[in-house]
This record gives sequence, structure tokens and C-alpha cells, in this order.
Amino acid sequence: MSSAVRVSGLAKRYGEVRAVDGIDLEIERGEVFALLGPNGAGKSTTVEILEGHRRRDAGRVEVLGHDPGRATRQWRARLGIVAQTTREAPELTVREMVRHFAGYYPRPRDPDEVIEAVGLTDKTRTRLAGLSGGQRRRVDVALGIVGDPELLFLDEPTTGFDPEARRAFWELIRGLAHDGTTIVLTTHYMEEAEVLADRVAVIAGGRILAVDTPRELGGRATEVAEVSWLEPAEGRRTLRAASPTQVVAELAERFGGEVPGLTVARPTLEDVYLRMIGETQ
Ligand SMILES: Nc1ncnc2c1ncn2[C@@H]1O[C@H](COP(=O)(O)OP(=O)(O)OP(=O)(O)O)[C@@H](O)[C@H]1O
Repeated sequence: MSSAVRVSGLAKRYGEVRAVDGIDLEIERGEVFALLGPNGAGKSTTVEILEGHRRRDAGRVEVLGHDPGRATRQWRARLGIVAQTTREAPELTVREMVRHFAGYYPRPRDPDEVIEAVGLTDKTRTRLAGLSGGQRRRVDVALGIVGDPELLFLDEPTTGFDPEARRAFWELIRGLAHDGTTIVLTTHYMEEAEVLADRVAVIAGGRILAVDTPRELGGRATEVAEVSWLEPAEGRRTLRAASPTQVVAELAERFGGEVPGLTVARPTLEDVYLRMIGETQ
């Protein structure tokens, strides 16, 4: 099967600012792909070009087999977009808004099922103006998926969510991915990328610094680990170890069982990400 997204040599300038400066990218169908990068890195510009909402200066772009620069209605109907929250139509109820959007698509999902999927069943008859910020964001997600898209763009989808709502949202996205929806996600939450993404791309200054699985980005999986434990009468000891399992086995033997306060840690996704970004500055 062809890729969902194929990009080569993509470039976009705003005056002197090179917002996107030669990006190559390939996203498989069914993949959850996260774009990570600091403010102003070029993520939104890239995504807007993929969505057909912004013109590019150079490069080849194919999204679901078509050039977004020549978007048709049929092609657009195959995409779902959850951009930043709009404050449109505050007088409509949740159900009215979702039904209204369903009408734009040739084969929409059932609006009430979508409302249930985003956890707003008890707010079905509430006007948008009466929702909290996190609830409004869930409506945005409902509008993005009601067309049953093949490819879903999520721009910082869980900003303003409480932890429970965020976890419920992750379940929802995992369900969509499981059913074959390709998902392109931008986020500033490393945990979100770690939980959801099959692969992440780190972008800074309009360029891609690395593309890998969250687990392996920047050599995370093989990097030296830190083994730490509580040594009686001494306090916490920490050892850097290329073979942490060996160190733990030796400790277990010496303590004759449970090692007090034992932790084994490798760099988090955030550690690796910050190091990559730091090296570009
Ligand atoms: N319409 C515009 N006109 C002029 N400059 C722009 C415009 N949109 C973006 N830029 C600039 O292009 C660069 C990339 O911006 P972009 O919005 O793509 O970054 P981003 O990675 O999405 O950032 P954030 O995480 O803050 O959303 C920035 O330097 C920004 O100031």
C-alpha cells in the first residue's frame, strides 16, 4: 500500500524566516506519527501544507496520493483536522454542532456515537458556550473524526485537558489507530508522544533532527543506565552501568533479596529531546 504522507525537499519562507527548510518525511498508512519541536520550529507550517491550507515554496508533497496544493473536495473529505480551538457558534448545542459537521461529509460516523466516543454524552444538549475549555476541546476532536477520516491531523489536541480526560482521549486515539486511521500529531507533551506515537520526528529551525520510535530516539534504548539504591548507613548510591541487569543481580545477591530503594533509569524521551534541541542552539 502507498504511504499516507510523502514529503521531499519541502520549504516555506515568510520573508526572511525559513519556517520550513528542506523537510523529507514519509508516514505509513495506519501509523501514529508525532511532530515534536519547540515553539516556532515549523510544525504548524508543515502540517498546514499537508492539509492543503498553506502554499509551499518548494518540494514535493503527496497526501493520500494527492498534491494538497491542488486539493479537491473529495480529497478533503478523507481528512480530519483538529486545529486550535475556534469559538464559533456558541449558541449551538454539542449535538447540533456535531450533526452540522457530519453534513459536510459523504460517509459520516453517527454523531451520537462520536459524542459518546469523546465522553460528552451527558453534555449532548449543552450549548458550546456552556462548556469548559477541556470539554470544548473534546468537541473539536469530535468534529475532526465525525467524517470518519483516513488521515487525522491533531494539533496539540489535549492542551487544557485534566489528567483523566487526557487518558480517555489517548484511549480514543488508540482505538482510531487500531481501526486503521493514520494520525499526525503535534504535541508539547512528551508523555503523549510516548504513549501514542509509533514514530516521532524532532523538528527545530525548520529541519528534521531525527525520526525514530519514541523508545529508540537518540539511542535511548541502548544508552547507559543509572542504577540507584539505598546503601545502609551510607545513603543513596548511583552507578552508571552499560549492563544494568548485571549490576542489579550482584546487588540482589549481596543484599540476599530485595535491594532497598532500587531504581534503574535510562534517559526519558524528554531528556533526549531536550538534548537534541539544545545541540542546535
Ligand atoms: N503567517 C506567518 N507569517 C509570518 N511568519 C510566520 C507565519 N506563520 C509562522 N511564521 C513563522 O514561521 C516559523 C515557524 O512557525 P510555526 O507556526 O510553523 O511553528 P510551530 O513549530 O508550529 O510552533 P508552535 O509550537 O509555537 O506552534 C516561526 O518563526 C513563525 O514566527
